[in-house]
Amino acid sequence: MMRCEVRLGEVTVAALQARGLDAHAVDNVAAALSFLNMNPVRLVLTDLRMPGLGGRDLLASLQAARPEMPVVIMTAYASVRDAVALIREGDFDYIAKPSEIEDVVATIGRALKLRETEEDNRRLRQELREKFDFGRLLGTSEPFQRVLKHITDVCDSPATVLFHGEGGTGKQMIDRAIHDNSRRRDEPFIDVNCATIPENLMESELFGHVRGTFTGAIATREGRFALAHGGTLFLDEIGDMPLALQAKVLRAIQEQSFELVGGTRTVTVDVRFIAATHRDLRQEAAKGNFREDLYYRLNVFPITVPALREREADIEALSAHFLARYAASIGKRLTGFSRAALTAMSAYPWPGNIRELQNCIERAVIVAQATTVDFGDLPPYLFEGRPKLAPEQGFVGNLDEELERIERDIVTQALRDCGGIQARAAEGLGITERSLWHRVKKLGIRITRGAE
Ligand SMILES: Nc1ncnc2c1ncn2[C@@H]1O[C@H](COP(=O)(O)OP(=O)(O)OP(=O)(O)O)[C@@H](O)[C@H]1O
Repeated sequence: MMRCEVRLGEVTVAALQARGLDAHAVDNVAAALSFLNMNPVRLVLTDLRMPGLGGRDLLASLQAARPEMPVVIMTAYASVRDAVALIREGDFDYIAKPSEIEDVVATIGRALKLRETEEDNRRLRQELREKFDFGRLLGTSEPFQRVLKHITDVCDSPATVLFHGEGGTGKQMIDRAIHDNSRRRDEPFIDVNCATIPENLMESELFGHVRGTFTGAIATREGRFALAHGGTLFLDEIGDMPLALQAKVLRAIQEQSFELVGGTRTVTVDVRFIAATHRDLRQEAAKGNFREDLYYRLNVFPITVPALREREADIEALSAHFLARYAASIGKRLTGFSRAALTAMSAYPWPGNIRELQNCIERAVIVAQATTVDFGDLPPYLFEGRPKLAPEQGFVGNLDEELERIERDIVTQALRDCGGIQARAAEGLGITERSLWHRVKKLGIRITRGAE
């Protein structure tokens, strides 16, 4: 408590002490500063106008040394304007003098409560940051923040999580983040993509097999369920799991036990299951392509990962992240994207989602000639409105043809950018002139000299 008028200071201190607050008065700013240095103080109550160093000096010192300190200014009516100016500068409360002691107490109570709430929030945010590190998952858009909120809720629960989302939306990355932020983080994270394992090998891949069970089973081998013991098993594209195997998987999830292929011994495990699919499992179950009981067992905590076109606000940050990564990897100096490039990327629907964006930036970084990536560095199909990936099936078409198309686009663009000068285009593409010449012939590209 700063005392400019000794009587008022003493009266106030007495009143505060009478209400159980530990209050202390000092005579001047220098004494206040030294008191603050020596004692734990939760709030400063001060006048503005004082002999010698004034309230403004005290506030300036507090701002510099103890910015978190709540300050209540008592001021005569005439200097309220000064106080208001200061309040705008910083975070102070004020009481006009003369005032009832009850008002003083109430204002102090409010300021302390506010600071307490701020501290609680800061502590909670800090705890959340320490507990959950989703730092690698980029995205501030509302739909993505909702996903982060859901995964925060579910990290430490043993519940099965079912992710639904198109290919390339980041399902695997999010699953990994759940594991890394769960109590199981030091235990194994095993993933299995049910769409890529041949049907006849899937059972042994998941549950393991006993030696000699089938040709090639030269040794007893543990499956992914056993490898995940203590940790997390991520069943990617579970909608593609053969129907015949689904009953065994359901039992393994429900009872945390299974038998090896060709064996009779029951193996018990402690595994947390996370599954993902791009299919509508409810619909698949209705059509008889997916077991209904397994669907309900998995659907305990469903989370939909939004497509990139539904989180347009994240495109710029994701692009900047991939640009920095790829530019660094090839030692190219690129500072960002031109406005036109960003506009084109925002307008494109990204059927292949973040994976497609990532590939597009990788290519753009290679072909960019200037210090920023311009729209000419982006694949032409971005402007033609003909996405090459169908939303639900991933890539459709012939891979060789597609690669050739991409190659043709890149080479044509490079030549166009260099006004048809092959030596410059070859240099920009990081290939020899001879190699460029071969490609031009193979791809049937017509070279136009000069600006088009
Ligand atoms: N939020 C994100 N921040 C940064 N990179 C991301 C994010 N989400 C995804 N990625 C990147 O995008 C690519 C695709 O992500 P991921 O493999 O997790 O998608 P997916 O949904 O599992 O795809 P699929 O179903 O086709 O396997 C990865 O290279 C990943 O690093």
